[in-house]
Amino acid sequence: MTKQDQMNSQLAALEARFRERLRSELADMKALADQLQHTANPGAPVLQDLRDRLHKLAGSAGTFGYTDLGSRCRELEQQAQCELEREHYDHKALDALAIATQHLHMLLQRSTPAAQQPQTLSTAARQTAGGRHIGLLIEEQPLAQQMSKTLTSFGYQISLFRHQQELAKASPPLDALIVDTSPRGHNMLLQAPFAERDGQAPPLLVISSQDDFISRLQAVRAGACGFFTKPVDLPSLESRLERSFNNHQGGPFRVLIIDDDAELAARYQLVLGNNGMLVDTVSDPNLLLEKMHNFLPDVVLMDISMPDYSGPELAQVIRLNDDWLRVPIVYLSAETNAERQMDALLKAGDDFITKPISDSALLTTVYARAQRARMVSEALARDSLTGLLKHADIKEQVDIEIERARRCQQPMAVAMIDIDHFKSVNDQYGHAFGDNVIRALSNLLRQRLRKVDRLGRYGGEEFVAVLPNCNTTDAWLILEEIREAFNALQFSTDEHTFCCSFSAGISGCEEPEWDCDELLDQADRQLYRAKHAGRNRICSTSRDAADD
Ligand SMILES: Nc1nc2c(ncn2[C@@H]2O[C@H](COP(=O)(O)OP(=O)(O)OP(=O)(O)O)[C@@H](O)[C@H]2O)c(=O)[nH]1
Repeated sequence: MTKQDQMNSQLAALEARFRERLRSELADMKALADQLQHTANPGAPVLQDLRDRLHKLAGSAGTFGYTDLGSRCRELEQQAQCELEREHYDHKALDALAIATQHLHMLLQRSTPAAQQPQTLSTAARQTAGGRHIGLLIEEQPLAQQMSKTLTSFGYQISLFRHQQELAKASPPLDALIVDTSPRGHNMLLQAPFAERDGQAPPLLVISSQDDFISRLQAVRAGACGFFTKPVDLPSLESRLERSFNNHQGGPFRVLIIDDDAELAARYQLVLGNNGMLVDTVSDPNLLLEKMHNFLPDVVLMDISMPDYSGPELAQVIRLNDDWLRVPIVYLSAETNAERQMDALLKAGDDFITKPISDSALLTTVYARAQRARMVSEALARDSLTGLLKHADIKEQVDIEIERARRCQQPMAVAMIDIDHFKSVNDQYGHAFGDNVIRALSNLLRQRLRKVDRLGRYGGEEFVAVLPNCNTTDAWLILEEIREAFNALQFSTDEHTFCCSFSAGISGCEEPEWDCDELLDQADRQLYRAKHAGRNRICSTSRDAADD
């Protein structure tokens, strides 16, 4: 059974459950309508109960494809509301409302739910991982070769193309394309039959010899997300390339749904889950705080009206905790009254999706909100020059990984890395150029380390890498490869070409009682040893001084 078949059969089971629930719900509503009709003075609670049930069905029926029934419920809900707001009931209107409610089951009998195509996000919008295939459409061979060499050392798989026609045949399909438009201008961009991946054009970076507005505009019109003039600053180009993929890093988006309607929540869970998101639900609001702590959602989807608590109340409870101020709260509601929507947003919350909710509206809203929330969190935790974790955040990661290593009885290693003679790079080529070198090393480390490894900028030209489930011997081998690749990178200014190196110290969780400070201190001592022994080398607690 394919994943799609599985989703279809789960949806069908949910729909059958919902249809059953509709039957019993309509029977209960008919009983309320009978009371309205046959009681001389029906109390407000009966009418309120009917209004609330109509409100709920107005939201859920449409989401399951019973569009006519949902719209009819919405009309009747508004009539019920009008009656509730009157000082004295209009008995004729109440009678009409009761009859219309009694007839709702006929709409159910007549209708089969309108089929909704299960929605999927485009592959490009999903999280991606693994080695990336970059196409270079560059006629100028020295530039093509230099770029290929540099990007290969950053861990990319590179294919060179001389003609646009070859692009469509790229195999595997390209994850990004870099085009030098210099020889024939931007006409080439407009004609280029870019190799598409699942119907999506890959990110496009443009190189030009013209540094003017029109060239940039044409690049944008061709869909470029990066523009570089010659001579190309390769570390900056690599940073931009990495950023074009970065939106989707950090694991699947985590979505918490708070809705007392079990079938609706299950449907949202299925649709979002099928699109690569991790979804959890809370039906008992008493468990909300515990779930927020344990699940750490990127987005909260919140029903507005639930028994005993309102959505805005729960949203305000969430907002009382500073840690969750950044988590977007999206109301899922059958509320169409703009004033009441605004009131809910003023109390807390960031957005509204009005029930009935189509699968595509749900997906798009949740995806956009989650992506934005991740970007904001990342920006706050990350260093602006390198995009790596800042000092305090990488220390926190060391703590987390020490805990994990103890729990899982696995090894872990920490590396402290420092660029050699960096002061003289600044002195000779300027501080801005020094920044490029820092960025190049951070990009190289990011490319070469595993996704599970954590990387931070510890100080000016000093980095810390945390390698879970990795002993100090393996960490040494990994870092040694990166050291060689960094040392082979050529940095070019207008007048000079030169190379840089780094030294590193490695420590591991050999002593069970070591804490974060001890581990970093040990790595720092090994780094000192490496510097003292001549730099451009790596020392580790598992290799004694005789190895140097
Ligand atoms: N360009 C740039 N330079 C920085 C940054 N942060 C720190 N630095 C510089 O990095 C240099 C570090 O120099 P030192 O600590 O003396 O060490 P070094 O010259 O790298 O020598 P060794 O570490 O002993 O090999 C100082 O000149 C700092 O000003 C930064 O963000 N950008």
